Amino acid sequence: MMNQNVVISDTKSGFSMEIVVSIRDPLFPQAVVPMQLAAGGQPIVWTAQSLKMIETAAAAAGGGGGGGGRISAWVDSMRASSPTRRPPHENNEENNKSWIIRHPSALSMFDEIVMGSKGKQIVMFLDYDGTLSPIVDDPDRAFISPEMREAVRDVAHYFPTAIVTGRCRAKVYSFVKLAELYYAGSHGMDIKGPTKGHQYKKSNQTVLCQPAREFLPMIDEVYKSLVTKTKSIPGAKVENNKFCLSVHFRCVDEKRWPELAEVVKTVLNDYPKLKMSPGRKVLEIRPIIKWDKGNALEFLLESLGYANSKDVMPVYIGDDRTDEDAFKVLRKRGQGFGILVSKVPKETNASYTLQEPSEVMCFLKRLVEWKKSSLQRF
Ligand SMILES: O=P(O)(O)OC[C@H]1O[C@H](O[C@H]2O[C@H](CO)[C@@H](O)[C@H](O)[C@H]2O)[C@H](O)[C@@H](O)[C@@H]1O
Repeated sequence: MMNQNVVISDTKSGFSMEIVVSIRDPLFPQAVVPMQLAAGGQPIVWTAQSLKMIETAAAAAGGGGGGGGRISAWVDSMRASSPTRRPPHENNEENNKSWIIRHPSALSMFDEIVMGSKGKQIVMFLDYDGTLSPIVDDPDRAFISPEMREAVRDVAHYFPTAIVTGRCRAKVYSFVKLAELYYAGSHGMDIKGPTKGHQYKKSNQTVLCQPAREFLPMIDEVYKSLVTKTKSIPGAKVENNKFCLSVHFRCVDEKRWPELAEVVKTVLNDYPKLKMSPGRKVLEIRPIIKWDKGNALEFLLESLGYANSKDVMPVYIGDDRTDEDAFKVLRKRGQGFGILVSKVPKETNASYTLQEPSEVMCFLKRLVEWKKSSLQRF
């Protein structure tokens, strides 16, 4: 067995990552097992497919991010992503009805959903804010209820379960506090497997994926700059999510939103390798690498051994625009489905809907009850 240090890098984007490659037999290079040591000394397995995904992400990173785009478009988009009221022309029963027909409630379709999972392994992907916890003014106080935590713990007992969030992984873990889950923080750019024994772990190798490591110093620099430059706007808050940042507008007077967006745009003008996208009263800033919640979903399915499997049914529940990347991946795979958490009609790639986190909890509990009773039957 030979060990060799290999650096995967893309000169255009500056993306690089060092891995240790162990070659079983130099005569058979295709039998290469790439390994990297995680904190704690456990080997991390990078399969050929995950390396390919990371390389593709690196290759996709180029110039052109930064502060491009129109301020008013971002502001409008933020309003639309977090609707408190709907435009009158959309607010009619006909619209609602046709949307519900296209995206029925996952609770009313529950029997059909579980029937479709026959012979397949359900894998659960859960967004955090607006899905497991209700949207609140202070992002530091978006706590998960004890009952919801219990429901997630039960689901994870029967199905491999991952939290996929825009938040910093450590922060979301401090809320959820369940060691048996997979966590994909920073919009999927920081993935770590369960730290507590889990029946679905195929080995004791740690799953870890951080395709945007190179961007850490840049993100920190931009964070500091944004904190200083947004100080004068009451209610503005900048959240450091490690590999990405969130600039919160929720507590800022709507009249000052364009001004805040302008500050963010001006700062980002100096950082063409960062891009910005609007969310629920928030502007999300992240590296321009092509890596999102959809890539995280694929990476996790692969880590669980379901890359090319027909016997898997991934279910992704999320409320945000960034969750659409994962919904799209599921549609493309033709496997599993997305569930959008929303009370109002929205353009979505999800197949089903749930109105709010309390319905998400109901869905998770029903899934556990169904699984328990099906195990009793066999
Ligand atoms: O991917 P998610 O788990 O949905 O995270 C997306 C962002 O969620 C948080 O912000 C949102 O929730 C806050 C608390 O309810 C709310 O105050 C804010 O207006 C929402 O945008 C989180 O704070 C962000 O960092 C995440 O990127």
